[in-house]
Amino acid sequence: MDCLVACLSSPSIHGARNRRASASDIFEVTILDYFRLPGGKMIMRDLLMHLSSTVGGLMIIVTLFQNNFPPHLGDLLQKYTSKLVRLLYPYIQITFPEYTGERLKKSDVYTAIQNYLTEKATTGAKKLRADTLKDSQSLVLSMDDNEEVTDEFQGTKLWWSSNKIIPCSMSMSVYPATEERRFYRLMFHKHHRDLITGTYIKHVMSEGKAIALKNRQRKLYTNNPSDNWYGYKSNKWSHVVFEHPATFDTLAMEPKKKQEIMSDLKKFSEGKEYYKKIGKAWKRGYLLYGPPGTGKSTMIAAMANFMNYDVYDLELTAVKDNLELRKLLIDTSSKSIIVIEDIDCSLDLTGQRKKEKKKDDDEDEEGKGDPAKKMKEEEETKASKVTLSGLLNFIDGIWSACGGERIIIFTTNFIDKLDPALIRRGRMDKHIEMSYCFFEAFKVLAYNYLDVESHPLFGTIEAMLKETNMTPADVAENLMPKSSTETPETCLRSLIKALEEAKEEAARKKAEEEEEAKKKAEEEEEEAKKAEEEEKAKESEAKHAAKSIEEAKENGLVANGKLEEEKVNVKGNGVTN
Ligand SMILES: Nc1ncnc2c1ncn2[C@@H]1O[C@H](COP(=O)(O)OP(=O)(O)OP(=O)(O)O)[C@@H](O)[C@H]1O
Ligand SMILES: [Mg+2]
Repeated sequence: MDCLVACLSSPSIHGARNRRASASDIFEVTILDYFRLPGGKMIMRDLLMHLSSTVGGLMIIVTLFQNNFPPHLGDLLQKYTSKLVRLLYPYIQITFPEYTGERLKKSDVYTAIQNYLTEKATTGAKKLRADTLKDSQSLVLSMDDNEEVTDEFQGTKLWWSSNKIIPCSMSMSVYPATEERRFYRLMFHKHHRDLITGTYIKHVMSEGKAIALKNRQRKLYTNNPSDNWYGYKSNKWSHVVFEHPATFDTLAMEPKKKQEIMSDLKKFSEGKEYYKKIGKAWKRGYLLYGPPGTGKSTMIAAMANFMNYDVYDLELTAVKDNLELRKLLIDTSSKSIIVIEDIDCSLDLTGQRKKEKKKDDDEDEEGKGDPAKKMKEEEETKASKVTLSGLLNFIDGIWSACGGERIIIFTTNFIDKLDPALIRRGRMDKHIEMSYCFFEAFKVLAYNYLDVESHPLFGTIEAMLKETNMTPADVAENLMPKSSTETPETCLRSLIKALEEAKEEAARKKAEEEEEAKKKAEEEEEEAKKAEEEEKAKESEAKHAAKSIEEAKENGLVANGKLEEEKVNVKGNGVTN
């Protein structure tokens, strides 16, 4: 009761809105809303103040009655008061909370409304929030918390308000700022119920989505450590604006292969109905593999730009367990690419079984083991308990279907290291090999870096690329002019020089390897010979011993007991009679 009185007499009822709400504030907001009089403009503040204090008084009286009179009288009073309020207040309100599904996921409806109201807010609201849009060139203004705007639809007036409340909590929280709840509230006259619930809300959704598409600023996300996931509006992902300039045009790759990937992506983006028909979740997995510097990460950027998707760069080592992995997945939006780079390094996904075995072997060899090493191992185990099966579930378990229209990409330098289950078709539907630079890829780089489509030196380069393995990254580095005096010709010549050096280096390495292999083979041969000789020596020794016993037996020089003893010794040396 004290709380109620304090609330009604508080200056905040007429003024400050941007502050933390208590239970009394919720009541305050309700009263303000109930007596908000629709008009051409928004609230007439004086009248509102009047009405709110009148009803506030009325509510106090009702509460007093309820507390101090017999229950049946209190109930009666409550009933008539409600009737009176309904009579005075013929408006309907709909609330759209920011989060849905046990607060796991941001509501699409809320986002659509937010976009829809952006344009209304610029003209209607008094408190606006400014965000930068594409290329940080333009500003977009949206409604601030606890602000209101009017809308009109087919001659009907409606009122939107953005609300933020932080409920009073009796418990002491370590994370005080995370309990705030945002929601939009739509208010309209009860006569227009059908129009609003039937047509208007659909109109808001489609407009909001169209605006979002128009203003879409793609994002590059990275996962936060779970220690920062507190509160229901937990930030599992942090993001920056995705601004990578790579496209399929600038990607150095065989044109046929490039075209094939682009068609595959296009088919996927148009495949909503098809995926539904075949009963498959609308997602596709790509495995990009190849040596470092062959363009795997560049390819991902080109794909994101081609598809106009967001990118979620998932750092698996920061994920503690399978449950966290699932939560991260649920928190990704559709039209996105989820990337796990260098999957072979992220976790020991070559199979947990091998890891177990290796650990056993190590322990056998090293007795109790080095304490520092043990601590490090323990630390690693603590850091991530994501298992292969957790990752498999992440890719195509039941949860992977929520959201739809998602691409999952793994990259690796060593495809052979991965567990076959992880990369089988259906999980990683398309395997793309990123290879060393061939002539077709070189031409793309030459055009990108030097603006040349043909040159007399191209023939030499083509021949050299056939003989030498050089990554597109190295080719690109050699083609890039290092000073303003460099011309395309000097750059191409520096590439030829680099290719010659690379060829020599490769030949030297090959010779070294061959030498090494030869040496190893010789050593092995030597060892085998030695082992054979040892074996032979043992055999002859045993034969000799057996012969001596035979002789002794024949000569009757050795007693029976002694003979038996000798026999045992001979058996011990690997010879049986
Ligand atoms: N196929 C390519 N087309 C265009 N540029 C490329 C290509 N490959 C490499 N590059 C250039 O080389 C740089 C390194 O390439 P990128 O990071 O994509 O290689 P990566 O395969 O992801 O390497 P890693 O395995 O080490 O992650 C890029 O910034 C890009 O400029
Ligand atoms: Mg990379």
